[in-house]
Order: sequence, then structure tokens, then C-alpha cells
Amino acid sequence: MTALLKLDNATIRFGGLVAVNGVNLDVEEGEIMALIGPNGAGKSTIFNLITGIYPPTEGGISFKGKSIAGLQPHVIAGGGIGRTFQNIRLFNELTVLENVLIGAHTRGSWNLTGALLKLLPPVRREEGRLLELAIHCLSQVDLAHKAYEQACNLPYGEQRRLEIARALAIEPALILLDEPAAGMNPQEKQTLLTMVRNIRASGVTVFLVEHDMKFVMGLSDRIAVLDYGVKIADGKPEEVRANPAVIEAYLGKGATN
Ligand SMILES: Nc1ncnc2c1ncn2[C@@H]1O[C@H](COP(=O)(O)OP(=O)(O)OP(=O)(O)O)[C@@H](O)[C@H]1O
Repeated sequence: MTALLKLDNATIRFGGLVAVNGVNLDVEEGEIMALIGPNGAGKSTIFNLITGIYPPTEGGISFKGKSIAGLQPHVIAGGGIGRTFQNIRLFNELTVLENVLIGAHTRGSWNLTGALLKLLPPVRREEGRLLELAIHCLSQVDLAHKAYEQACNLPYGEQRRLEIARALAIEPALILLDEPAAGMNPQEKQTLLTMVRNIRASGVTVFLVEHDMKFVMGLSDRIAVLDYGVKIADGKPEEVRANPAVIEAYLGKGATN
């Protein structure tokens, strides 16, 4: 396997706080990789570094062999990294389909002027393609039958899945899922687990942050562990589970299950 994403000594400081401290980490093409660790360890900040919300203070980040450190978030998304957020960020007044189309438009080749000239055949063709793509992404999270419902009317677990559909609509090579199972009941988590496996089988590499250890251990090929911004372990689930430093920092305390 080859590294699709590479963090090389990635570091970010917020004033005196080193939120991410010299992290080296690879995500291989085709794997499901997880990032775990106590609250405040720096997991979401690593996702924010990868997606261009913050530039690293030091170190490099590369995707498909090219540096992406310091690029604008929309450029990184357009290059093939999709993400969801820890707190759901949907457009509540829009329909389920419209929420996904917003993601898909990152991939569209037409701009606002083109959109205003909707009657032009190439624009109409492009719109048709994006609509097809959006429906396909909804079906990947089993929400196609709810395409015309208002997003805020979906139950919580389905809203989280809608966020995944929107991230898939940019046709990413890599998707970052920030606590995808948070707030879900066991049945919803089981459904989600199968969906994430199917997303990987469709050719998308998955990198997730998650606190539910049963979910993480059952899903991931590899797990990296962060504590106070420092990577303290990286390996197969069974190796990480048995690692004394991980038990001391996390599994013995804050982790669920
Ligand atoms: N923009 C910011 N400015 C200042 N401090 C920040 C900023 N973003 C994150 N931090 C700090 O960096 C540290 C890491 O935060 P982060 O949200 O990445 O942790 P986390 O591992 O995702 O935690 P959780 O599991 O609770 O979501 C925390 O101490 C947080 O307060």
C-alpha cells in the first residue's frame, strides 16, 4: 500500500499551547484508519490541519504525494479530501437533496454565471450529472428515499449520515469523519459501521476520529493514538488495545466500551 495522506512532524501552536506536537502519521490508500485519544488531545485539530482550516506552525502535510499544507480549504476539498464535523452542520431549511447538491457543486465545472444561464445545454447536462451523483451519495447512506424531506426533520442518526453523503458528493479519495457515531444508539451505530465499510469498498479511503471503542476496534484496520498533541501509538487494533501507554492515557479512563 502507498501513503495517500502523510503528516510529517505536523505541529500547531495556539499561543502557548502546542495542540498538535510533531505528529508523523500515514494513511494508506484503501484503509480505514482511526485517530483516538482523550478529550482535548488534538484530534479535531489534526483534521483542521489536513483540511486547511489552520496551516501547520511547523511540519508538512502531503496528499497523493503533493504538499497541501497552507492551501485554502476549498482547494483541498476540490483536490479530493471530504470531511464531516463533530457538530452537525447542515442547512436545516433545505431539503436532504439540496444539502448534498451543495457538496456536489464543489465538483461542478460551472460557475455562478453558468448557473444563471441555466438554459444552456452544457449547464443542464452538468446539472443532471450532479443530481445523479447526489442521489448516488444519498443511496450510499440509505437516504435516497428521503431526498425531498427537509433536513431538520430527519432523526439525529440520519442527519449524521446526511453529512457523510454531502462529504461523498465531492467524490473524495479520502474522507475524514469526525465522531460519526456520536449520539447514535447501538442499532444506528451498527448500520453506520456497515455503511463506512461499503464506502471503503467503493474506493474511498477513510480516516475517522471516534470515542466509541467498540465501534473503532470493530471497524478500523489501524489506529493512531494521540495524547496532549503527541502520537503515543500507531498499530493494529489489537496492538493498540494492549499497549500500556494507551491504557494509561486513554483506554483505562475516558474511552467508552
Ligand atoms: N482555535 C483554537 N484556538 C485555541 N485553542 C484551540 C483551538 N482549537 C483547538 N484548541 C485547543 O487545542 C486542544 C486540542 O483540541 P481538539 O479539539 O483538537 O481536541 P480533540 O482531541 O478533538 O478533543 P475532543 O475529543 O474533546 O473533541 C484543546 O486544548 C483545545 O482547547
